[in-house]
Amino acid sequence: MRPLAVLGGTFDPVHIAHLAVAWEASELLDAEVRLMPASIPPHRPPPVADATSRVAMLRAALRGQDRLGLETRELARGGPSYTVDTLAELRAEERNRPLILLLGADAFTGLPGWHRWRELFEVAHLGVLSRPGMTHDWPAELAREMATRQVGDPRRLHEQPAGKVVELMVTPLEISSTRIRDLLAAGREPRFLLPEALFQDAALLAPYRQDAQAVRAP
Ligand SMILES: Nc1ncnc2c1ncn2[C@@H]1O[C@H](COP(=O)(O)OP(=O)(O)OP(=O)(O)O)[C@@H](O)[C@H]1O
Ligand SMILES: O=C(O)c1ccc[n+]([C@@H]2O[C@H](COP(=O)([O-])O)[C@@H](O)[C@H]2O)c1
Repeated sequence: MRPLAVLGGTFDPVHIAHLAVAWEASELLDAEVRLMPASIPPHRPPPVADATSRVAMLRAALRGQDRLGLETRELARGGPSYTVDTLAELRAEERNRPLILLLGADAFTGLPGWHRWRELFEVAHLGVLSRPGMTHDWPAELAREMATRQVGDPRRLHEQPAGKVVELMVTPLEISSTRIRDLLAAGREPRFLLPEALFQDAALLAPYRQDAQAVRAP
């Protein structure tokens, strides 16, 4: 059965590297891929843009293509968006379909700090996206999991519902939401680093503009 893969993130805002790596992952894995914004992302300060704004940006960014979808289930849930809870929900719906959690190499390195992280392997496979600046020198706990779970061929993830890890070597794009937020706050116009649709509606990027931040400040 064709796998379902989700790329969880804060998407504050979504940028072209998110889209490009998700697209490449869908090709490499031959999987349906959905971008999945966290309502309250664990382990980081609250996002600058609220969940409604981040979803509006994602909807605008995804318009005009049908390979990448949107998964909004974390927004409906209260409390921190723990990935293990989300994947358990998806697993209950998808039964034996292979599920794949996509995450950048930076996020993967931090996995041992996640809520009930070992249970993730029971409900999904992991697809680790290469990211510039990240060595693939995993912490010992992860290296131990990799020793038994890692496969080289992404298509091996079609063979069972969960439990494998694959590294996906995607085109290196040194773009981050942090950098984009800094540029916008400095009054810059980061065209071509963001999907063009985000510039077509001034309201979408307003949360990041310096004047908007000044208005919000106490
Ligand atoms: N340039 C990139 N290359 C590969 N993976 C990426 C890239 N940017 C983000 N990701 C991955 O996409 C997921 C969601 O990322 P997130 O929304 O945190 O974006 P970010 O650019 O890392 O944001 P921030 O700078 O705010 O931390 C994470 O798993 C992250 O590792
Ligand atoms: O479940 C957890 O404990 C957990 C801890 C940190 C991050 N996550 C998820 O990892 C994804 C990427 O997070 P971030 O902070 O890099 O945008 C996003 O879907 C988060 O909900 C999940």
